Amino acid sequence: MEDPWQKAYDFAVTVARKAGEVIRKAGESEIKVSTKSSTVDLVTKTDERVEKIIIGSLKEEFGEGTHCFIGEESVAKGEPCILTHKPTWIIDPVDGTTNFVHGFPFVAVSIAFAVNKQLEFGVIYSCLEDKMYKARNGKGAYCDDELIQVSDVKDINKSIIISEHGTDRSPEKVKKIFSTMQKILCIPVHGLRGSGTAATNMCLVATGAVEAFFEIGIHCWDIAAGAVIVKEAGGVLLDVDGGPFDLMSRRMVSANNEVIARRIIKEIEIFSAERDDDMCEIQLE
Ligand SMILES: O=P(O)(O)O[C@H]1[C@H](O)[C@@H](O)[C@@H](O)[C@@H](O)[C@@H]1O
Ligand SMILES: [Mg+2]
Repeated sequence: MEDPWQKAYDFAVTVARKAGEVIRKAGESEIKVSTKSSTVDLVTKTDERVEKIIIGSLKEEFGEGTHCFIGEESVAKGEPCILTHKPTWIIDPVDGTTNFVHGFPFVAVSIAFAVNKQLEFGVIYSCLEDKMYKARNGKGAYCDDELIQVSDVKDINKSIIISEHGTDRSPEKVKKIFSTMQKILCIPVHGLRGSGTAATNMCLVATGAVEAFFEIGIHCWDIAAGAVIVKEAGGVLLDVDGGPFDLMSRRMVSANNEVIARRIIKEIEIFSAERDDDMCEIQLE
């Protein structure tokens, strides 16, 4: 029987690489000549421009109207953020936006694809490192053409944990974020890290470079592709309260094994973040 999504998967890799090229060019030319303040506007244009290229390429390849799109920039402009049963692309055109503005070298294009509300595949192109991470449901996870596996570390005292403080600077949230990080550091673990992009953090879990990544405040487009890649690399995904992973919940723990995931969950001070699908007034089918 023909594999219905292989063509979409291969095309997603091509589009991610093309988008990464646009980001690299923008970084090399426009960013260097502008001051930081004007750079921020430029980055918004770059984010929007890259998302338009990605969605435009997908619509050209698969036709208008047959597929749905959840893109960070489109949702920011009021497009719906609801996962229906239709084939749906979940896109973060520039994950690591702040990194990009500052020339901090971790910026990723994240493209995921879901059918019947199930994630089918994920592609993350770390465009400044020129590394293509990808995974299809049930078919393993790869960095370029090399199979990748999560870490085999069982003891959390011998782990590196990665997380982010996000963009919210409200004192009560910042306090909870850093109190959680302090408790995890003092378990103790070998170290805490953060690349500045959730997609890259999840690839670091999938390659075994770190044992776990957790964050409250991320969006579905930050983690959808990484979720498939971590799972196919042998990792686990949970909600920060220990329940099942929920793509639209704005929170997540991904780890190399469940013991380490649940040990981290014990230390997380949970704060609320409005669900991605609640942020959308329009309720689709
Ligand atoms: O770069 P973004 O697409 O905005 O996502 C980032 C976010 O900006 C940062 O604060 C962290 O939450 C990262 O985990 C996200 O990937
Ligand atoms: Mg992002």
